[in-house]
Amino acid sequence: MPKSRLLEAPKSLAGAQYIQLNSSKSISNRLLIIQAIMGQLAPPKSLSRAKDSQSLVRLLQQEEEEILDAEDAGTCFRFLTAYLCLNNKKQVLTGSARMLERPIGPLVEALRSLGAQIDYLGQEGYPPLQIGASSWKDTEEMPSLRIDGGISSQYISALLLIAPALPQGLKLQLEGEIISMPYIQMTLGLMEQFGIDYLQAGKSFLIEPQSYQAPQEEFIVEGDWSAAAYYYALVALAEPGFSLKLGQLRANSLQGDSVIAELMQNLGVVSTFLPEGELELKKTAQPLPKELRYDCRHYPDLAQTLMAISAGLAIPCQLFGLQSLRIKETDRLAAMKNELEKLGARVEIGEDWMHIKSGVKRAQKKPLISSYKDHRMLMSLAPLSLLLGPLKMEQPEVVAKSYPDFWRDLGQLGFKIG
Ligand SMILES: O=C(O)C1=C[C@@H](OP(=O)(O)O)[C@@H](O)[C@H](O)C1
Ligand SMILES: C=C(OP(=O)(O)O)C(=O)O
Repeated sequence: MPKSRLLEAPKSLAGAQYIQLNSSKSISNRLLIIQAIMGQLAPPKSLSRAKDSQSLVRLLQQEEEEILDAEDAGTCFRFLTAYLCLNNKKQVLTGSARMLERPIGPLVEALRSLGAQIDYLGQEGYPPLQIGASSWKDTEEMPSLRIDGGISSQYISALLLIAPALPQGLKLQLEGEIISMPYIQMTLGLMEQFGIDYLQAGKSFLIEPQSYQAPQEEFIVEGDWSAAAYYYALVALAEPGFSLKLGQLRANSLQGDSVIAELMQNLGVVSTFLPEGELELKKTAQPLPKELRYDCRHYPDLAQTLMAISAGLAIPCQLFGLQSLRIKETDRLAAMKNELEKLGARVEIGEDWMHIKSGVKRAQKKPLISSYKDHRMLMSLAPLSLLLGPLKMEQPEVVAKSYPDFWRDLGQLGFKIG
């Protein structure tokens, strides 16, 4: 694989193209944990080709090994932290250099208070972890936990996924500001489809001990709406009249990122589910807004795409609720500021916000777009090549984390990747 690649957009995009999207990485990873709790280790046919999902298959199949390496996959690390506590075995769970900087403290604290045996092997509050045989608290009563809802919803999903398998079940109360709530609802929605009864009252959840049950019909993983967002960006930046079709998406989706369809309406992108089941995106000639505002608290994985779109359309944009971007594959807030500025935009950031003051500009000298080892950096910036001419991109292979066929699929639309 070359260290960098030149991405060249076609002179004009050919209309009515079709892209068959990859399955959702988030749904796939939950499904794998649920199936593993059910004692089933064969991956489902519709599983995502995302490297993170493929790694989780491998890790679950090797779950007896002493050292498990989740690399840079956040959901895998967090879900496995909880899942491995169900095994009565001493194991080390580690990850990439970046994973060792992503906090895990609130999840470890919660599991310890239930009786799990977890030690930090490096810095307190961060991976790697040593997980030992748990001695779940021997009480008649259902254990009750409080957990901060403002750092990562993955801790909460991890606890919910194992709750039915705990001897007394679990009562979970979220505290403070809640971020990424649709991912928590996705976890519960999927658990429900696998036969789990739960009670939810606002920020409190109650799950009795019970067994997961496979649904009557084979569960098919729907297409990935976070990946669909990159095509929304292309259509938003394209000439009026351009349209393309995306396959495998569901209108009534488990994924909160399906909100992209609504967010793109005022930028002239019309979404229509066709009778054959495909989603058609079409750019209309409607006038564009003078400014944009997005609260990304509940859809952090769309934030980089929204930033790239507004910088591409040169519409001043305020983005809020970005605190969790600081602790993802890279510090996405700082990384997007750097890269959009390389492309001529003016950008200001604070702890949890970004203000895009002016858009990207075509320049003679082409900067090298850095990947920060973050799949979403390159995928969100790639559509800008429509406006800016060829873009040189570092480490193109990073897209494999969630969408290994991204460059091939862009190729189908006439993009050249040299
Ligand atoms: O549960 C999930 O599948 C995810 C939750 C989100 O993380 P946070 O809850 O940490 O924001 C999201 O950014 C991540 O890509 C996937
Ligand atoms: C943040 C992401 O993944 P994770 O937290 O699972 O590494 C992502 O896919 O954008």
